[in-house]
Amino acid sequence: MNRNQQPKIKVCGLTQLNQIHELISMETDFLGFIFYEKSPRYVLDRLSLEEISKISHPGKTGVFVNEAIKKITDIVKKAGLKLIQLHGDESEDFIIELKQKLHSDVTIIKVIRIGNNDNETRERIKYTLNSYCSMVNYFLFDTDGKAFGGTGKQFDWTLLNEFDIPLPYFLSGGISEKNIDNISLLNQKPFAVDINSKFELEPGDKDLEKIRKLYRKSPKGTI
Ligand SMILES: O=C(O)c1ccccc1NCC(=O)[C@H](O)[C@H](O)COP(=O)(O)O
Repeated sequence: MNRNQQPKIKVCGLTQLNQIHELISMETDFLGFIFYEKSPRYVLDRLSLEEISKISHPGKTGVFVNEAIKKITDIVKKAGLKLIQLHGDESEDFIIELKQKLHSDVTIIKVIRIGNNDNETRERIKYTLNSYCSMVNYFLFDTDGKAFGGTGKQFDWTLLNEFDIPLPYFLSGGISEKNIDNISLLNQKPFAVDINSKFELEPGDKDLEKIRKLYRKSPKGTI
C-alpha cells in the first residue's frame, strides 16, 4: 500500500500503551483518546494523563462530547494533545471561546453526526459546513446515535456527494475492511479515515492483526 497516496489513518478509542506503541511503529497518523466518561473507551479509566503525556506523537487527538472549556483546556495541557475532536453539539460561540483559551497550534476537528438521509439532515450538514469552516481545521463525519460515537454503523456516504466540503475531512462510522473500498464512490475523498469498533476485540482493545491487514490492503480507487 502506497501510504502517500492513501487517506491518512486515525485509530480511535485507544486505552492500552503496548497497542499505542505498536500503532506508532506502524506509522499510524492519528491516535484517538476518548475523554467522554460514558464511553466504554473512556481513556482515563485505563491510562493517566501523565501516561498519555509521555506518548510522543504529532497526531494525539482528544475526543470530547459537550465538555466544559476548562476541563478540555486542562486535559489538552496535561496530556499534551495536538488535536481536539469536538464530537457533541458544541456551538460556534463555544468554539470561539475555546480557541481563545487554547494554544494556537492545537488543531480542531468538528464532528458532524449523520443520522437519517432526509432534508433536515441535509440542512444541518449545510449549516455546519458553512458556519464552522472558518473556525476549525477539519470536519469529521460520523454516524449519529445515542452514544454519540463508536456506533459501529455506517451512515449513507452518498449524502456527502451532495456537498462542497470546504475543509479536508475525516470519514468515520462503522468503517471496516468490507466497506472501506466504497470510498471510491465519494467525489471528494477523505483526508483521513477513522477506524474504531470494527477493528477491536472489545471496546478499547484493538485488533492489531486486523489493523495490520488494513495497512497492507490498498483501498481501490481512493486516490
Ligand atoms: O468510540 C466511542 O466510544 C465514542 C463515544 C462517544 C463519542 C465518540 C466516540 N468515538 C469517536 C470516534 O472518533 C470513533 O472512531 C467514531 O465514532 C467511529 O466509531 P465506529 O463507528 O465504531 O467505527
